[in-house]
Amino acid sequence: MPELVVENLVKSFGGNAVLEDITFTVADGEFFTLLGPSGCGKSTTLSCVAGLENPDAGTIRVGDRVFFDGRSRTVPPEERNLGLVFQSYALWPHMTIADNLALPLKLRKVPKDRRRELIDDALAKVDMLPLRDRYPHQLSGGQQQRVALARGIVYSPGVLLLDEPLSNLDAKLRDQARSWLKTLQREVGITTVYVTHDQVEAMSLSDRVAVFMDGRMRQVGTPAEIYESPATPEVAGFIGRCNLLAGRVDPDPGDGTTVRVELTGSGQHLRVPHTAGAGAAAGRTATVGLRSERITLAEHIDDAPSGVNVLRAYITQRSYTGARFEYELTLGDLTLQAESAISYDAREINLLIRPEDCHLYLTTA
Ligand SMILES: Nc1ncnc2c1ncn2[C@@H]1O[C@H](COP(=O)(O)OP(=O)(O)OP(=O)(O)O)[C@@H](O)[C@H]1O
Repeated sequence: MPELVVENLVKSFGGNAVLEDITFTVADGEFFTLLGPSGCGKSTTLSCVAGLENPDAGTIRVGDRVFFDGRSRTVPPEERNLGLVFQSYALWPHMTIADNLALPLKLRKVPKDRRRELIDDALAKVDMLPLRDRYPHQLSGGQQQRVALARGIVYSPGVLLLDEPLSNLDAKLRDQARSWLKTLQREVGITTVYVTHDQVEAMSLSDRVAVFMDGRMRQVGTPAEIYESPATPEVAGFIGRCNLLAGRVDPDPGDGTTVRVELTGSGQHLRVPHTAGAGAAAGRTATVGLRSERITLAEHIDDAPSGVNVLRAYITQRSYTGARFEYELTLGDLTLQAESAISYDAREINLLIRPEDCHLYLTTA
């Protein structure tokens, strides 16, 4: 399977810049996800790859085939040999499942005998072979989604493009669909670009994720890289539950591995890792990113590990979520979210925070 290369893609609608300098490469067989909030440009990027939209500038190619080069070349969508699956299953209601799959094969002039073989093979891959002669209205939403996916792969496209394909399914079905979609993609080994605003979906399915915001790509990395080392406060805030705490880097130069940050409005300090440039940052305003599940609540601090930050906070709210308790805490004017498996009744509590769980973002002037 070929790799997909997108370079310096730019697109605007009616003078509004929607994509600014989008560049990424999806490797052979990779599951690559465009993740971001609504309206950030994910679908427009996918539509440009599919040929449903023309970018204003940039390059798109799959292997050696240039689809768009910003100058003379634009390959029409039907000649790009891409598999497309959208949120709406877009099955023809008056055709059986098998006939729905036959359509793209007929367009590609695949002989009848071979068509049957390919259709049955694709339906078997999504466990829908026994229902090949039913009509779409005789299937559940989840089953229709499987058929839409089978139709997306039946003609062995070079790249599979999926735009929020699971978002019409209810929560439980979506979990199941995630699991079989991942298995299917591995089995078929097809280079895949997946669009979603659901970070859990992105994290659990993808080899790599590109985080989109306001028409720009903010970070590309494996799910673990994005979760553990978010590049900006915005990425940190979008992925998982992350506290973003305003502060100022202390004039104390720190111990070489950490610097001290005074948290605004709390009168308390956090030692955070000494990131590049932070040594010269004394007095600079900054944001500290801290995931809620990385805060340990403790009534006593006698056995707190050395080097760990200890802050004093008030519990203002406690919510039971089944698996754990979610806490809202205040430190002076500052509000923090934390999680714990333990239910604390005390009003005042200690927060144990490892420096390595803090991400320092210096405010740019
Ligand atoms: N055909 C169009 N004409 C004008 N504006 C458009 C068009 N298509 C998209 N836009 C605008 O471009 C921006 C990006 O839209 P896009 O659909 O790519 O975002 P998205 O990240 O996929 O969002 P969602 O998850 O809600 O689908 C939005 O502000 C949208 O309103």
